[in-house]
Amino acid sequence: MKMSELPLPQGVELHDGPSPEQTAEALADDVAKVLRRRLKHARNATLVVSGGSTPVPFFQALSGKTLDWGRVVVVLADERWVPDTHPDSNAALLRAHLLQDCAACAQFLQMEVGEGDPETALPAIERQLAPLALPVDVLVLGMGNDGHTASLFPDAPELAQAMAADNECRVALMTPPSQSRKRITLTPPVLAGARFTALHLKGQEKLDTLATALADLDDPMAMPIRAFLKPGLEIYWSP
Ligand SMILES: O=C1O[C@H](COP(=O)(O)O)[C@@H](O)[C@H](O)[C@H]1O
Repeated sequence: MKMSELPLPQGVELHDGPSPEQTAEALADDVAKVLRRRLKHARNATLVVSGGSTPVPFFQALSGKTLDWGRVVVVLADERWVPDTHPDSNAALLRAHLLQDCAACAQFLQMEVGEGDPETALPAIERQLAPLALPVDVLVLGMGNDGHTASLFPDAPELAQAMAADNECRVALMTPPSQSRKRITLTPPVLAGARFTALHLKGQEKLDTLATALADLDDPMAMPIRAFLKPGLEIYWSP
């Protein structure tokens, strides 16, 4: 699938760059602009970011942007059930690449994960996320080649409950058999309706996955990213 052939719904914008670094820089510029604009009118701005490998150059570019970072609340879209010193920890990734330089003083609202039993810990994580003001100002999503986004995995037995229209919980425990780690994810009540939502992708495989997702938007359970392929979404892609 080529970029130009993607059947994008009206109102979904595509930003394609020649390299991951240039696309990351463009996304960082746009996110910084939205945060600065928001901080002119609000005491705090909220930034929800994804983990994984794709966002690393974006985090590095964003951490160098000048804005009033002390008033920015940063939250992860999802986390793996590991201590925050573990190489698989998204919090560790954020500390290493985003919460540096100008962004070192941002307020990181961290999910306390990795200790004990996740089922038992879930109510405490829900309480930790309670101060997060909604709607979120900026949300940067990623996507896996199975169509998952955040940790909303198609094979997670908890997916239907997490995606249910009447779900009022901010976080959900996901135990997809495809993954070696249990996950904690923000839920659609938090992820939907952000003032600015970006989907950050790299590589041909992700483009092909996106094309598959776009081919049947009516089935978000098969590919949860579909729930976010809506007008207002900005997609940033590079080869
Ligand atoms: O497991 C995850 O995967 C997706 C995509 O990761 P990537 O390594 O292909 O960029 C990510 O968006 C999600 O936050 C992460 O936990």
